[in-house]
Amino acid sequence: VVNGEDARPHSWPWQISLQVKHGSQYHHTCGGTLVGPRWVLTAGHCIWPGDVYRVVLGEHDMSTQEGTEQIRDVLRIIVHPSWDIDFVADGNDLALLKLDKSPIMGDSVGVACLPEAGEMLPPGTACYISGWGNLYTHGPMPDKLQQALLPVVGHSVCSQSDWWGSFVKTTMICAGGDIVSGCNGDSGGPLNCLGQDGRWFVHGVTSFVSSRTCNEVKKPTVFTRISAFRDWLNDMMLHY
Ligand SMILES: CC(C)[C@H](NC(=O)C(F)(F)F)C(=O)N[C@@H](C)C(=O)Nc1ccc(C(F)(F)F)cc1
Repeated sequence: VVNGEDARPHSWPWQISLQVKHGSQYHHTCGGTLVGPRWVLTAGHCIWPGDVYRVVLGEHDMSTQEGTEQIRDVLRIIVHPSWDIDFVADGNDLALLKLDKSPIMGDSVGVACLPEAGEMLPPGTACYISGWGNLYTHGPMPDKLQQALLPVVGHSVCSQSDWWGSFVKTTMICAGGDIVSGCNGDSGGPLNCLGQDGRWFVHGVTSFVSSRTCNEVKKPTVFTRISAFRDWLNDMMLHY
C-alpha cells in the first residue's frame, strides 16, 4: 500500500496472508479475505500451478509472534475458470482456497460480509485497501498491516482513454488515485467499504495497478468486483 498507515491491529479480521513455500520456508505472496469458516478468497494471479500455499490468519506484524496468528493448510484451490494471466484486462481475477479446517473465530479472526449480487458502489464512496504489499514501487514490504483510504472512481471516468480505457471492465472496481494505491503484494486482498448498517463489507479483490508504477496518475488501483461473482462463489462454496 502506497502512502497508507499502520492499521489498528486486527481491525480487518478477515484479512489473511497467503504464503507460498520456497524450499523449507514460507513467505508472504498475496493478501486474501476469509469469506467462510473454511474459505479464503484471493486473486487468480496469486496462484501458480505446482506451488504449495498456507494461510496465516490473525496476523498483524509479520516480524513478531503476537499470539493471535493461526496457520492453516490449503486443501483445495479453485481458480475462476475464465481467469487467464495473459489476459489480465479480461478480469475474473479470483481464486477460492478451501482450508483444511476452520480457524478459531474471535477478536482477531472473523468472516467478512460480502455485498449482494449486483450491488454497485456510488462513485466517491470511501473504502479502505489493506495489505502487506510494497510501501512504494520496487520498495520494501512493511512488517505491520497497512491501510489507506481510497475513493471509488466511477466506471465512466475509469474507462476514459487517458485512464484505464478498455482495460477496465464493469466486473471491476477502480479506487484510489495518484497518491494512495495498492502495490505488489497487496494482490488478492480486500477493498473494505462501510455499509449503510455500519458494518464493513468487502467489495473488491485487489487485482492490478499500472505496470509502470503503483501510484500512477489516472491509473487507480483496480479490484475484481465481488458483487459480479456472487453466484460463482456461492456455487463453489456449496459444492466443494
Ligand atoms: C496484475 C498483477 C501482476 C499485479 N497486481 C498487483 O500488483 C496488485 F497488487 F495491484 F494486485 C500488477 O498489477 N502488476 C503490474 C506490474 C502489472 O503487471 N500491471 C498490469 C496492469 C494492467 C494490465 C492490463 F493492461 F492487461 F490490464 C496488465 C498488467
